[in-house]
Amino acid sequence: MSAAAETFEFQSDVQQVLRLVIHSLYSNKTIFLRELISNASDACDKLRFEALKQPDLTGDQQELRIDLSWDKNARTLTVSDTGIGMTRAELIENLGTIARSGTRAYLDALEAGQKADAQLIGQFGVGFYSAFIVADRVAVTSRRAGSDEAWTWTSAGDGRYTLEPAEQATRGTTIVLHLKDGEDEFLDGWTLRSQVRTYSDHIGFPIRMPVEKDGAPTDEFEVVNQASALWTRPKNELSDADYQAFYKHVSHDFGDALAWTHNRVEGNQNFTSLLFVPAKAPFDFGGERDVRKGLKLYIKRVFIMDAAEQMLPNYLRFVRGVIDSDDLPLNVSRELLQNSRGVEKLKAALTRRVLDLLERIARDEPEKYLEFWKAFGATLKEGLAEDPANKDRLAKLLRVASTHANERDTLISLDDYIARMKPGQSAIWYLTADGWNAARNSPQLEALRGRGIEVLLLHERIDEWMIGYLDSYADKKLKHVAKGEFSADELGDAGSETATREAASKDAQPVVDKLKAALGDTVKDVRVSRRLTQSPSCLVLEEYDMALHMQRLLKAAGHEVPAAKPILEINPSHPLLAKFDGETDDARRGDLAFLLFEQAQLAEGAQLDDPAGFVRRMNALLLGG
Ligand SMILES: Nc1ncnc2c1ncn2[C@@H]1O[C@H](COP(=O)(O)OP(=O)(O)OP(=O)(O)O)[C@@H](O)[C@H]1O
Repeated sequence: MSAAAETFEFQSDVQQVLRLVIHSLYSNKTIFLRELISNASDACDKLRFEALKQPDLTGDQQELRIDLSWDKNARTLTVSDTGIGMTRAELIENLGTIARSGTRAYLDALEAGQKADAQLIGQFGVGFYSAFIVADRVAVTSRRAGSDEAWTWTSAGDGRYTLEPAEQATRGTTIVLHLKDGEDEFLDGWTLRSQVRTYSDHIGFPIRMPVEKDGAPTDEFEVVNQASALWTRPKNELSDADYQAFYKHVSHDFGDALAWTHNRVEGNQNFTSLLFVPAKAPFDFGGERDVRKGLKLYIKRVFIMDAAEQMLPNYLRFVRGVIDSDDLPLNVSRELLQNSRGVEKLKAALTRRVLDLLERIARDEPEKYLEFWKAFGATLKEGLAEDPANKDRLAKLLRVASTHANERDTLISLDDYIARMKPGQSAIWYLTADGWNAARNSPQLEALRGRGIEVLLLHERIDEWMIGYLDSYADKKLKHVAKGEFSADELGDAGSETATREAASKDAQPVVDKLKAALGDTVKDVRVSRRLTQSPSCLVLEEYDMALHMQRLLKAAGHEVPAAKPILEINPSHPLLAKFDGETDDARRGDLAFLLFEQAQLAEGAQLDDPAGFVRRMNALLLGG
């Protein structure tokens, strides 16, 4: 270390990431080479892009390439590139901190759960720090394109790094790994070559290695990869392994992709797209941050920008990949992309490709589709609201629980439902509820269950909102079991059943009137239920009211919600209603009326307005008062 070297501390998270990377990825240690080559390739892409606006950035050194060399005596491995390079400030910013939000919580969860396996830490994106799996000292010398200063960043991965001025004749970055004892396999040309061919063949820039003579590297370099953009190569020349390796490069995912679609389109628009569906959601997926990354826009093979936001609808934000357009101008800006009709068309075409792919998986590989659904189903559901043009296709891709299996994880499609519909049944029935148990045990389901009619159980937060955008599917209306009145037709009832019910309803009129009087304006109405067969009462809403649990959720989140009062439906054949009817004491009758209302609230998952009052009323009833 020279006198001019300054010492810096790593940001605290870095140390933890390093520890996890080194320990959990040791068995996959060759990953470091992929990561360093991947970073070098990104740096070349960035330079090519910046040089579009500033051609003199490339100077005399036009060639973009990555060199890999080794020195057995010094026990070093060197990866260098002629990419964009880093300034002193960028070295500090990029190699001493971790920019992804949520990192700390994720790391703590990993360590607490003792689950720091390769898959998990890999998902997090290991990047540059993976160099420390095999090296006990790493020196990064870099010179930013357009600058004549170079700096060397050095660290032993022990919490500190140093920075000092350096000499480097040309732009780019050189990373020297001082290998740990026992890592000699990376000082072998044959091993390195085979690693590069297996994992980095798809890199679009030449990766060069020294030609060997008598087992030793010479000064002459040769290109060891294909060095052509993978998506420009014919499909039949590419293996699954090629696609998976490329996926890891574009997505920074450590695991494999679930599926991909690779297409060349010629005609009005000319473009190539290669789109991947990941197998697992990244750890920070879901929020708005970072999620719009992942689709790289190239124009005539030149990387332009990450343009997921302009090129894919928000509900497909899990898709990763590349689009390479022949038509867009090389100087395209984000603003231009936002307002271009050509881009709208591209977006529609890409959306179609992804939906085609998902449909194909759903049809041919249902197990795999469920895996996809587990990771990204909730995101895809947003599409019903966001993309009316593809509503039918998205509805077909929907998977939900239902009363048929009555298991939370046994999911069915709307087509499965339709295939099981009863003769005469006209609607697709569903229930939305706040949680699985509230859904499957809801009293609202009794009559339909009794008739063997299946009901979709929508118990996730997004469901109430999502289903609001889907009023019919395949010419069948979707109906909420807790909203509106059931008609005999919808239930598939015969005329005689309807007549019996009407008679019972008439008989129960005095009970209904007494309940109305007792409950006053707590409820909108009281009526005899067609829904209930076992429970004494339940709450229902008008056809277009917002579900009660949704009203509660919005209120809790501080929104103004127009209060939609529920209707109390009763089952006159239940003994509790007979007891209510026979009660002569006014106070006790009032208590019973409120208990009927409150237990319906509880069954529906609501919190009571007056829990202490409920307890008092219930105790009075239990004691036979
Ligand atoms: N060879 C290089 N040339 C120029 N910049 C580089 C180079 N290697 C790394 N960087 C910079 O350092 C940053 C951090 O790299 P690192 O590999 O840790 O993370 P990443 O590539 O952003 O994402 P991931 O963690 O998913 O790999 C990069 O985003 C880039 O800006």
